[in-house]
Amino acid sequence: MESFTLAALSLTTACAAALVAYLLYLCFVYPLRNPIRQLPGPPSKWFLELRHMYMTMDPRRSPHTAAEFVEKYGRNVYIRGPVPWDQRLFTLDPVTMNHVLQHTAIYEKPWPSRRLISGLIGAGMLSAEGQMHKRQRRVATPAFSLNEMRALIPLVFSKGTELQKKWMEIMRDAGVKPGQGHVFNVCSWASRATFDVMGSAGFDYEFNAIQKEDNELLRAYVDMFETAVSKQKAGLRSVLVMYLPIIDKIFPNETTRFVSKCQTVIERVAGTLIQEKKRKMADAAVKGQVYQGKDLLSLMLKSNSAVDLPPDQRLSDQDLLNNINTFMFAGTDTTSLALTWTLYVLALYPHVQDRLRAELLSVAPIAPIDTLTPEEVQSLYAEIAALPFLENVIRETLRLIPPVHSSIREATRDDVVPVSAPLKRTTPNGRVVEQVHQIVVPKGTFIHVPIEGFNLDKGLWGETAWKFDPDRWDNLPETIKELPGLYQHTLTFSAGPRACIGMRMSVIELKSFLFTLVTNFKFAPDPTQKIGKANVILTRPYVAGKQNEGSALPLIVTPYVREDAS
Ligand code: HEM
Repeated sequence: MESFTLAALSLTTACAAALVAYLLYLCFVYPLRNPIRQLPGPPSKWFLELRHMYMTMDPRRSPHTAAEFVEKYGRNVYIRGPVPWDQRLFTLDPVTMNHVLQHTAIYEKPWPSRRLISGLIGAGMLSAEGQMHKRQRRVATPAFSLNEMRALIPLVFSKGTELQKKWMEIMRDAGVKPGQGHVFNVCSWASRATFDVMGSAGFDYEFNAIQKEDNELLRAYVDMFETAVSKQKAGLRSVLVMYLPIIDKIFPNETTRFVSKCQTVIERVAGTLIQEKKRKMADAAVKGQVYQGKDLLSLMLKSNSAVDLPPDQRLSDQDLLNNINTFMFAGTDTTSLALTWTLYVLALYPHVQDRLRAELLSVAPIAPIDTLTPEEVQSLYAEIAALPFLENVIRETLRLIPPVHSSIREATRDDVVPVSAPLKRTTPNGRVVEQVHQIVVPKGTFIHVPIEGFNLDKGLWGETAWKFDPDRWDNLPETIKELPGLYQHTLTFSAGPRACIGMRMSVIELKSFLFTLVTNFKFAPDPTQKIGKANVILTRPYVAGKQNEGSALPLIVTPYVREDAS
């Protein structure tokens, strides 16, 4: 017994010693061996460095940081993550950025962010890597084709009309007189509308969120995203959990327990939906028919059972559930925030709003949208989609306030990264020692991809880069025409093989919702409220001083009566 206790004690001591040695290595030896440190960059503290994260991630500060970096240090900058071994390359160099985003076999999403996402919504497409990601993307891609996305148009219009009617009903109930406005938290309403679209389009499920917010599955998703993401508190515990996720398992806090409760509901309800859908497909097959479901889940099930898909490439039910969760997470708040911010800038720039309304009304049918046939709605959308000023307004808002503020990649092996112009290598005391034409990036280095920084770069977009100017799109500077990016030279939807799969869907939603809302309402800022921005995974609006109440954007909404209305 005594020898057993002694053996156990010495094993514990050995483990503790190994852990201490490893931590010392991580803190003192590993960081010094990373050549990234020789790139110019802001001064950093030795141990806990939170300032660099704040400077680069907080949207109130980040555009200034990016501009200062370019001026002081160039386009490739050394910054620090919170702990000494978290060494980062912050790049605003289009050549470097393109290399990183295109080489997905080398640059993966870092494990702390993958863990955060998969802990919330499972290992779906957003957090999977390697073969697993390829498999998921391959099965999902047909569901996002141009044709399938077009099929969503009548659904999106019907949700837009429902929202319009709901707002009118609320104003009637509140006794709002003709010509007067009413304050709506457009952020919350946009979110309800995009949840409804994603419920129907994603898995043929009616959340009915525009009408009420009490659906069990809706509450589970909304509460989970809000609690785990937008009400997340920064602090020592969050930093520790990021590097030592086991803390959350051993000492779950209120948030962890709440998220796990939401996940149980999602698994039960959404899991049943998957089984029901599979049953419907099997019933149709027995009758020699093909199930005609057009929602993303049905299309994924169809593509997952295609005869030419090798069995080892098929997704399990759990993978399907993870991807449904991923679409809910990646496809609702991103789009609703894009819509929210667009309505906000339209409220701030009434002349742009009037011009946009005039353009939209030029194609608006006299008959109410809900009396049109699906074919008539499709041809109306084709006209809306071709409107140049609407296109410019959307491009400009998505450039100026990209819902995804930034992203991170981690080098999974040593690499040499190209740069657009030679840069200076410095000694730790700032002395320039040589010009380098490429950067050696060792395995484990994080690359900070500043989506917003790139979209607002004055060196590329010109001196007016921080201003809202939809007309810039009619005359873009030569410097940006060659830029990487999926959507109009911006990084809003990222670029390369991990770029957003839902871009087409969100553009359809934005154009359709804007059409319905701007032709039926006028939007103005609420002078009693000051709006601020915060980056909590997504760039969200908050009422100043009330960030802990969750995202909000109150605007004064006044019904717009068309001159030709009888
Ligand atoms: C305005 C709306 C949207 C914006 C700004 C946006 C932006 C982005 C960005 C920047 C990424 C890359 C993230 C990274 O690399 O860290 C991404 C990925 C993704 N988005 Fe979107 N997104 C939007 C709408 C949607 C919609 C409607 C869906 C779908 C239902 C969707 C599904 C996804 C998925 C599944 C990924 C992961 C793709 C992969 O890794 O292969 N997104 N999105």
